[in-house]
Parts: sequence; structure tokens; C-alpha cells
Amino acid sequence: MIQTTSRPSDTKLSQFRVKGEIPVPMLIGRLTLAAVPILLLFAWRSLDRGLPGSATILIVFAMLLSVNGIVYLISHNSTLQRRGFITMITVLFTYLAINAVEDGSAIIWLFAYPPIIFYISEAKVGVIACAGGLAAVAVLFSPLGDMAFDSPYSTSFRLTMLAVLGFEMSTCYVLDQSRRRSKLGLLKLAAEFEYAAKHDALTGLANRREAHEQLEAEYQRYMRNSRVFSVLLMDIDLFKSVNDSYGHQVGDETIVMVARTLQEQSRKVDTLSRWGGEEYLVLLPETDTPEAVQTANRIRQTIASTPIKAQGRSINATISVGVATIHGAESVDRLLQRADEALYRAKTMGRNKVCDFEGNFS
Ligand SMILES: Nc1nc2c(ncn2[C@@H]2O[C@H](COP(=O)(O)OP(=O)(O)OP(=O)(O)O)[C@@H](O)[C@H]2O)c(=O)[nH]1
Repeated sequence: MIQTTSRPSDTKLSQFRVKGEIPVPMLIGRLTLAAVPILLLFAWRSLDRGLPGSATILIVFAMLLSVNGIVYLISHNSTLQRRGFITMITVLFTYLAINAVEDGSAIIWLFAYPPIIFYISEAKVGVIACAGGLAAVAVLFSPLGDMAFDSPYSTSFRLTMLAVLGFEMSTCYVLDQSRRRSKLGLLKLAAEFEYAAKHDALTGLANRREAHEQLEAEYQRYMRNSRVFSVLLMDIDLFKSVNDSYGHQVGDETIVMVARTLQEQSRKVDTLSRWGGEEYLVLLPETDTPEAVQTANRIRQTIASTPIKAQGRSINATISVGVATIHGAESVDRLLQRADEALYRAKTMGRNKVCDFEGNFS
């Protein structure tokens, strides 16, 4: 885990799915299953009316949609499936409108386009596709369209169709925006709850529970690959006197400033946590005792040599550190106990010290 987990961005969040939301690949799959028999029915009726050309094209659309579905089932490439589906339905709806399939009544299927396109694609793509579609229908219904195609639509049908289609597209856009906003709000709330459950509110470091989780994960890695890890248990020296002399607010700021120094002096892979009041636990993956002692001393010296500025005061804080490295088949609890004993020894040796479990101190 990283030192402090930053909150995910809105763009990243919007890619998550909330419970109950139909996944886009599943929706496309269902729409394909529904569209193929309808297209085959239209094809059969076209044949019946002596329109083999139209029947053939509709069968080709049905086959292309089926192929798109089969390719997804094999490749699980949802982007390819979505792009293929959008392209095909756009061409299909254009064909239905231009060729006046089913005596021109098939153009009414155009109303299915906006909700589908807004659901399965990004809002921007939805807007562009709908605006383009409406413009294309307007051209088809214009005198220009009459010159190019032999469309059977009456003037009142054309006007009503354009008005209702425009109304439907706008409504779909508004509803889609509202859906996206509430989904993002929900995901943000969930991310905030998750962050609060894992972090300490004062310092932003991992909290004790999260530290235990990371310790357990590191322990499992150690059991698998035998790469040792170490922990540093740290405690601000004589912290009670900081509170007593300057007040709790200065005490809090001191706790935060020590946390900042820990972050500056640690690697990205280390887990920094607030273990208790003025206690911190640092988990150092793949680190043996000499390396851990070196890190602990670097942190200790930095804190000792940098006066902390809080509420206009300058405080010279020091820390004591207990170091323990996992060995053999000992448990995480035993490791923590050894770190605690080493910390206790560092305190009894006079504070501002780093002490490992063997009793070596610096
Ligand atoms: N301001 C502030 N004080 C805290 C917080 N958590 C614990 N403390 C205080 O930290 C002090 C810890 O003191 P002790 O554990 O007795 O030890 P110490 O004075 O640090 O002395 P040594 O550990 O022996 O060096 C107590 O006075 C607590 O009230 C906190 O979140 N904010």
C-alpha cells in the first residue's frame, strides 16, 4: 500500500458500476438478441412484398449484429463490441429511414436510438450521435432529401417526427445527465466512506486497522516468498509535556508534522500508520534489520534536527523507535510485541534512540 491513499478522481470513479446497474456489454447482448429476430421478420416481410434487395440487406444487418455478439463472447473486448454495435445501429437506422422500410413505418424505430446511445456511450458521444441523427433526418425530410430519395413521408408526419425526435433526444440527455450525476455522487460517497474507514482523520496516514490489514498482506507474502519485512514502532518523546506546556492544539500539530516527516523520509511502498495517540507504525516491505535501523535513524535524526513550527512556537520534538524484523514462523502479533519491547528499551536508554530487538541501539 502507498503511504497515504489519495482519493480517486471523478473520471476514474465514473468508470465504476454501481450495484443494480446493467453492464453495457450485457445490455448490448440483450439488444442484439432482440434485434436479430425483428430484422429477420422485416426481411421475411420484404421478401413477401417482392423486395429481395431490402430483405438481403436486413439479413446482412442481422448477421453483422450476431457476429459482433459472437466476437465479444470470444474476445471479451467490450470497447470493440460497443463501437461495433453503435456503428451498426447508426447505419441500420439510416437505412430504415432512407429506404422507407415497411412502407415508411420502420422510421418510427428511430425513437429507440437516443436512450440506447446515451446509455451505452459517453455523454459526449451521445450528444454528437443524436445531433447528427436529427440533422440527417432533417436533411432527409427537406426538399434536398426528396430529390435524392423517394421518401413517402407526408409534411405533417415529417414535422411531427422531427419535433418529437428532438424532444425525445433532449429528454434522454437530461435524464442521462441526472443518472450520471447521481451515480457519481453515490460513488464519491462510497469512496469517502472507504477512505475514512482506512485513514486517520488528523494525519491522513493509514489507521491502525488498515495497518493490521497491510501487515497481514505482507505476512502472507513473506510466507510465500520468504522475503523478510520490518516494522518501526515510533513514539514522540515526552509528548505529554508538549500538551501540558503548549496545549492540545499544538500537540495535534506536532503529531501532524511528525507524520509529514515520516512521509518525506519513507518509500512509496512503505505503509505509514498512526498506531495510537503519539505512536506511529511503519511497515517496511522487503527490508532486513540493518536497513530498517538505517531508515529509523534517518527519520529520528530529521525529526530531532528540525524544530516543529506550531501556533507561532518552535518545538524541538524527538522520537524513540523500536525495530523488529520478521523471522521464522513467528506471528504478526509476536513481531509487534518485539517491536514494542524494543521501543520500551529505546525509551529506557534515554529516548531519541533507535533500538532493535537484539538490544543494539543508536
Ligand atoms: N494533542 C494530543 N495529545 C494526545 C493525542 N493522543 C494522545 N495524546 C497525549 O499524549 C500523551 C502521551 O503521553 P505518555 O504516553 O504518558 O508519554 P510521553 O509523555 O510521550 O512520554 P514517553 O512516551 O515516556 O516519552 C498523553 O498526555 C495523551 O493525552 C492526540 O491525538 N492529540
